[in-house]
Amino acid sequence: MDLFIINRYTGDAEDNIATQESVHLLKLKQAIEDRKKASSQKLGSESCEPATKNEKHEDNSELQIDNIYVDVEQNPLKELKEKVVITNVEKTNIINEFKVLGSSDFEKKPKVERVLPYWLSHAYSVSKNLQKLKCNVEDQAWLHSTLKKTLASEGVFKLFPVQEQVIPFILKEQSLPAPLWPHDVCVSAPTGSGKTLCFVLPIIQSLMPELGHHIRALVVLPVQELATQVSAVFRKYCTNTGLKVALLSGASQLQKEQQQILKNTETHGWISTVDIIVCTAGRLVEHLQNTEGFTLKYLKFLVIDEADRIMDNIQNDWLYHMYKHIQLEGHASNKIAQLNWDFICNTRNPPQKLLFSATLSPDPELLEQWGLFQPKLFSVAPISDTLDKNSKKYSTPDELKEQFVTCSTEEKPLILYHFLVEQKWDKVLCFMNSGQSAHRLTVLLNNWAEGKIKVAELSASLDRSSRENVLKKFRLSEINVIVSTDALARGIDIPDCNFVLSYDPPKNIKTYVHRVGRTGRAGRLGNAVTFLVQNQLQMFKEILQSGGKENISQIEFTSNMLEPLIDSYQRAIQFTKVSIQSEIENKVKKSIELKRGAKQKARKRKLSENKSNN
Ligand SMILES: Nc1ncnc2c1ncn2[C@@H]1O[C@H](COP(=O)(O)OP(=O)(O)OP(=O)(O)O)[C@@H](O)[C@H]1O
Repeated sequence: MDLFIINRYTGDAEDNIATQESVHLLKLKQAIEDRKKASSQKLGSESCEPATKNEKHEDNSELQIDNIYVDVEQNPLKELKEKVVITNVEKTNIINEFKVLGSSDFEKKPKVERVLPYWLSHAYSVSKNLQKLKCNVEDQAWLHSTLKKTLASEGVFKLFPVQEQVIPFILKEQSLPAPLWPHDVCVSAPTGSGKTLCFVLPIIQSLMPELGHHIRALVVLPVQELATQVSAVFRKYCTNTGLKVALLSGASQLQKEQQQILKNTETHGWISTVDIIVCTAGRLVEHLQNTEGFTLKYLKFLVIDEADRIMDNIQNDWLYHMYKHIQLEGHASNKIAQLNWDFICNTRNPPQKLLFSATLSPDPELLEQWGLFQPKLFSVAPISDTLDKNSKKYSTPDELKEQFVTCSTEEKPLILYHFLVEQKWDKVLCFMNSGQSAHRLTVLLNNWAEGKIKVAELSASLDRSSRENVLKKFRLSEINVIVSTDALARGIDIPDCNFVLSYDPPKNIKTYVHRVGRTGRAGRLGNAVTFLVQNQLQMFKEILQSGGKENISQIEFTSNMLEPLIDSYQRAIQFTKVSIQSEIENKVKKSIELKRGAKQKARKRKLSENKSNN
């Protein structure tokens, strides 16, 4: 600590002070003399203005160096109001004697940087090149022949880079001899890079040898559609393995789900009829709390897909309930205070956690809540040692061409129509920020295109079967354009989507990455265009920068390209207003009828009750 320097008495210090003072006085006198000479020369040659306190002294090199002035009021030559300038050398002497509080010569303390833990800063680097694949499925000795056959039947002959690295790693960890626990795994790889098979294949292969009556793998997803999609992949790859998969997502009633996964036997009590459960976080908690016999005691794998999204939107505090349940079943807690040989030998190891996302944030504080055991990270984006704001955070597929277009709000629908109808962009996903505006745009485009293209909407306001129907028709090319809210932005795998349009710009970088990631999947080409009104341009650039993305190219438009569309657009607007108005009237009518029906039913019930009482 050098804040205070205390000058102590050291015997001859007084003498020193006296000599120092006299030297100092001499110097001051000399400076005054010099100053006098200089000013008298100046008076003679130029003007008669006295020097002001802050005046700069350009004629004296010594004086130029520093501008510290001291009034010498006690001086006999008071009327001259001389200012004395202390040179740098003198100043250094003074500073060496006393530390002046508040002076600007404090040393700047080096900035403390947050340093990432080793496992985050030293991730296994994964290639995102899906064009030159080297890993032949057939040649992989570590992969079970049954899985190889299923992969071939699905048209998968080469593994993607992330699969080539992650699958053997998980298998190796699972084969560690007791009492060693497997490392947990985090995977951050671009959208469409094949993350699903990274957990599906090793889980199936590890569970295959021992068939039993226990839930041994639990896969948690943020939304119903994703859970349905992942359970379908599991079912496909479980063919000929004897393993059974259940989907718990709220798509069917709780009771039905309970009957599907558990059986009460006379000899063994409650047993599980499935090995793998794919569920949404919310539904998991319902089963943990309400389903008799539901146990995670034998859990070997816990997969959290879209891990960052699941944490953003904690459903029913599921993580707390799940960890509590796992711990009560005798597994080690997710926060291990002291890890030693004795502890490992005497504690049941927690399930191996596998976390996946295209936007997994390398923020240790966020990852801390998962309670990972000696985790290993597989990442496509390079991560620097520190939490540097400029480090590249999220990576998009190489096959994806990202662009933006700037226009006025009025021009937006015209440009969209130009893309869809005049340039014949097909298999388009168009994102909007609200369900209501998605509906309006769908009605407008259908009215305007007069059958040239088919547009459907997809938002949370539709029920599950309608949503599935829309996706099916899109896959079969019966629908050319889906106008969607961000309900579809994550994880949904639509193999043939050619264009992603953000009609409303995304609100943050994660939404952007997941939206554009619906195209350019599995090595196919894709295009993403973001529509921006002039005042959104800066915000969009900041969003891109926050994800470490470079600037993307702009599509230029001239107004004469759009002029021919204005008449038909105005007609379509009129039709749209009429159809939306009639939709509203129909809805009101229906709700009135429903209320009337309910009242009549109640009245009839009362009448029949009265009759029976009489
Ligand atoms: N090795 C492979 N060869 C060919 N196609 C593959 C291979 N692996 C996966 N795919 C296909 O690639 C597509 C994308 O895979 P997947 O859905 O697993 O991507 P993802 O990384 O999970 O994407 P997202 O982050 O958007 O969820 C799927 O249609 C899948 O069938």
